[in-house]
Amino acid sequence: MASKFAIPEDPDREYFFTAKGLESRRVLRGSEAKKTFSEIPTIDISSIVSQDLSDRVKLAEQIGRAATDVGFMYLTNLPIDSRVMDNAFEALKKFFALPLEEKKKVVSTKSWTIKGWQPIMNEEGDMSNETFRMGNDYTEPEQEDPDYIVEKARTFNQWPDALPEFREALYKYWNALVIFTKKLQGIFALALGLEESALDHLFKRPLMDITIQHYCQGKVKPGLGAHADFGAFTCLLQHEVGGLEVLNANAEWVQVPVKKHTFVVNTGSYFEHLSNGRWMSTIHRVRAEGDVDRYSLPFFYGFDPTAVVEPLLLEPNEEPKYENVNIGIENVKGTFYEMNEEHPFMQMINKKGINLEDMRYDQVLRGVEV
Ligand SMILES: O=C(O)CCC(=O)C(=O)O
Ligand SMILES: [Fe+2]
Repeated sequence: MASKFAIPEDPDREYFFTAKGLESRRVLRGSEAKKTFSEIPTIDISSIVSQDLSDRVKLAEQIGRAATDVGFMYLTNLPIDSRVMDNAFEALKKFFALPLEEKKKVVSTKSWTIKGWQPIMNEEGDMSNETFRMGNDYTEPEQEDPDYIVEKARTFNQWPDALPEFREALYKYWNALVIFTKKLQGIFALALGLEESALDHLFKRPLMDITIQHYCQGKVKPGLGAHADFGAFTCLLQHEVGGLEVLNANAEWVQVPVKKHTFVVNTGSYFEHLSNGRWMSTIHRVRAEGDVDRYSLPFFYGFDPTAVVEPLLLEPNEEPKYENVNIGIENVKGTFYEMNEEHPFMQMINKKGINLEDMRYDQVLRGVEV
């Protein structure tokens, strides 16, 4: 999510990236300062698995408050085996410790949707961050789903042959998150005052992504610039080293310290659309300037690529503040907007005279003929 674009310097504004590009917000000081949050609320999520709807409704009320007031929340007592989390971190550290030539074998520019390893260099040519990305890939047996046969699906993910346990540990984590996020999506529907299943049609086959972050220790100052996530929501697992900061209404950066085996969950810009701005996609950044490596594991949960998201639940005279969003088209633009013209995908669409703005996710998944 870090961007190569320069950010203007104006002490009276905070700049951040969103799905729409660079945006800014005026800093509220003195008498303009608003009542806002100074810490991230913590919610015990254990009743997400309760059979009793009234327990889930109570949980949704807390989640709805956090989404409205803060946009970020800690979720504790997760129904996920903590060993699955620990094993994922153990394996991902081993992946980043592989020799450069092994990581280059799975460099993201080889993948149709930029999955795999990606180094991020500073102006002096030092690596400040590196990432590893994986996501929906219906050619992998771990993601086989009898309800969703995709003929001629492309392979997107790439895995290092030198470290089979990495794929295994990551997939255990992925599959636990697929189950958890589906339930959490129902709780978010309840939190909006809807039936638990009311949004299911927008999440039939959700777009999901893991982008592991490694903020490298060393002479460079690694981090991630101010941005607002897109998608529906993000479940972030921090590990050992903190550095995440969240911006409140008075443009103060609130620390989000590491809580072991606890998710940091934030709602993204498409929930902002859907709720007509009631749930803002809150700005955040990472500062990892200490002398230790930092690793983090975010899981991004998005809408179905065929979904069109429009503001719901408008009051009688309330105007929609957002245009409808075609998720498939936005996903393609978001994936490829910084892509080099030499990438096979860009070459293919240029050769066929296709405009990136018109591409749908299905055409990426199965070929432009679709
Ligand atoms: O590394 C982190 O803690 C947060 C990462 C993040 O905000 C993102 O990838 O969108
Ligand atoms: Fe983020």
